[in-house]
Amino acid sequence: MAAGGSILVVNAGSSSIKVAVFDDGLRATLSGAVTGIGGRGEIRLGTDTRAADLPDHTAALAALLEALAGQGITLADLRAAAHRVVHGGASLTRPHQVTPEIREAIAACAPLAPLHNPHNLAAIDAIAELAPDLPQCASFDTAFHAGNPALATRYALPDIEATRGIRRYGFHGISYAAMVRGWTDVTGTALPHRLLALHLGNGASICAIRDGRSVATTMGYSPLEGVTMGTRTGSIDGNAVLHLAETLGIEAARHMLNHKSGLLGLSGLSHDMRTLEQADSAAARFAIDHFCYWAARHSGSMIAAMEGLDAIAFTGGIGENAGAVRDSITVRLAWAGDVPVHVVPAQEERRIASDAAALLDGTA
Ligand SMILES: Nc1ncnc2c1ncn2[C@@H]1O[C@H](COP(=O)(O)OP(=O)(O)O)[C@@H](O)[C@H]1O
Ligand SMILES: CC(=O)OP(=O)(O)O
Ligand SMILES: [Mg+2]
Repeated sequence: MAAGGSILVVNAGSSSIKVAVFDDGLRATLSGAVTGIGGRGEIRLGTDTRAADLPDHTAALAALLEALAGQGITLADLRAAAHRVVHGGASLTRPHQVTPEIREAIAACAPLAPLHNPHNLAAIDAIAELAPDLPQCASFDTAFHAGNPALATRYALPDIEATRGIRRYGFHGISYAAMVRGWTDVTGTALPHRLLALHLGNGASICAIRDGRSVATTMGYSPLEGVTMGTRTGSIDGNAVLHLAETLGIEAARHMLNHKSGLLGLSGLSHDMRTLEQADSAAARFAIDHFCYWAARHSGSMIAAMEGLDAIAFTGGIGENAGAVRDSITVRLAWAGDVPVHVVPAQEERRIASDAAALLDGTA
């Protein structure tokens, strides 16, 4: 397959790495994913699928690059590689070409997004080592929420040195931005005035989108806050966090909150919604109910932030595929009125490719 002029997009999530190759007309010519990172995983590229031991993201990325080479995609032939970077902090609020300064700024945000930024950086570094002359670009999950009002972003903390940078940033912004951009093509309807958008994947968040702009979202300082997630608690009392840190130690507490909680912690079985739906266990059912209940409760908060509701849209692995979860959430929101419910496939990769093309064309 000819790769000249193509852009390789790398979307390193917490449990998966998705890749896609876009031609110079921004059509996806090849896509794939590595899932099940951390154990016996699966590599899919185009129509080829194979199982492999994938202990970590580095192994997963190496396997993906090898698979790409196997299908004739050589890094040196590409126009650029473009990455999803989850946390851009306060300064990275638009897409950037990766320079040493931008790389440093991304690294500085790593402690804020421990499940993501290190993997995003590892992908950037691995590609830079293999193809030092290949331009690399980054789009940030935080950017779509950069215009949220101070009332929404500020935690009620005093303004002192120690609290600098501690504010709500919000995530999944590339997915929400893509939803807004592609709305009419996908749904055949005009963009609603007040849209409740639920990105439900391994990480999950909800966004209040008014006239195409984010006005509030459930994730905060890091992708831990908000709804119950695959392995993350969602919102939890700060004093409970302090208690965990005191009794377990800071690293163990961080690990528990980010990696051992959520659907996994509640079910004692799995972080994976599909596995839980197939399991015959009361704890698995409780975990799913907890997920749906808190998605609906936080939706109420988002509806208040945009002062009403005109439509609901689901996206992400759970949002797109788990009809019973969607129904359980929308039934709990019946009080908000009978509004259209849409399922919109997540288009993060296309958005990232389009951001990169605009940067390289100088039209960003
Ligand atoms: N057919 C399905 N039914 C229920 N859940 C599904 C289905 N397909 C995918 N999922 C769930 O989607 C989640 C992964 O979402 P995804 O957006 O791909 O994750 P990531 O956050 O890693 O990008 C998992 O919980 C998975 O079980
Ligand atoms: C920000 C976030 O939670 O991303 P993901 O859903 O890919 O884990
Ligand atoms: Mg995701």
